[in-house]
Amino acid sequence: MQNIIELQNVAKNYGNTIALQLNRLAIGEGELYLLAGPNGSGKSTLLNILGFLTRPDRGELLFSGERVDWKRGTMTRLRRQVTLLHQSPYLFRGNVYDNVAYGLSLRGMGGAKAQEVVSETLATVGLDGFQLRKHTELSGGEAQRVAMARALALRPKLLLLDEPLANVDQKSARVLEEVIAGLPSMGTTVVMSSHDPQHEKKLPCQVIQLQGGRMNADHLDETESLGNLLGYPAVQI
Ligand SMILES: Nc1ncnc2c1ncn2[C@@H]1O[C@H](COP(=O)(O)OP(=O)(O)OP(=O)(O)O)[C@@H](O)[C@H]1O
Repeated sequence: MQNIIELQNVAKNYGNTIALQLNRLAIGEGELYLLAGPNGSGKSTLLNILGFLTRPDRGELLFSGERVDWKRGTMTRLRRQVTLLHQSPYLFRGNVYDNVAYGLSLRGMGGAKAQEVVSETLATVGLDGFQLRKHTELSGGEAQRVAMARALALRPKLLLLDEPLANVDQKSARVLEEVIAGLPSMGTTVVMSSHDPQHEKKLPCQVIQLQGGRMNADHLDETESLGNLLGYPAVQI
């Protein structure tokens, strides 16, 4: 299995707090990883590093085998391949179409092609027909699904999800779980943080367990790829 991203001897501190300290972490392409751990264990810090939003204090990152040099030109190119979705995503003013099409227009896609992509991605999250709905007329769960559609419209190679199911209603959670479970087979690698122990059982995932900024080595040799861990059957909706 090829690794989409690999961290080597990565550390991030905030003052005297060790937020993250990993010898090696390899994220295999086309896999779904669940990032588990208590509050403050380093999940968001890791997601921000994987999304190239936080530069670690030390260590190396390899993206599809390329050493990340943190130079502006390189990062613009690499960041286009990675999307991070937050727990409470910000929806722009305007309607659902504007929100999902926003990133596409930044990349020069408009007109019929953009309409097609927006329609497809909204259908994926069960919201086709919501294009003209104002952002103020959405439930929390629908807003999270729109944010997911906005992320998916960009066809990221690596999708990072920070507690995406924490504040959503049951129906939206089930839809999003099904979408997330299906992404690896569509070529998108997913790393998702969660506090919900059920996700480990419901999603076909490998688990990265963090504690105090370090990977829990009880069940995992940090020098090994996570590819050897057991997967679980896909969720049935
Ligand atoms: N910007 C910051 N400034 C200072 N300390 C920070 C900052 N960001 C994170 N930390 C600290 O780094 C550690 C890891 O935080 P992080 O947010 O990555 O954990 P987490 O597992 O995502 O927590 P939660 O589940 O509560 O979101 C914590 O001790 C936190 O207080």
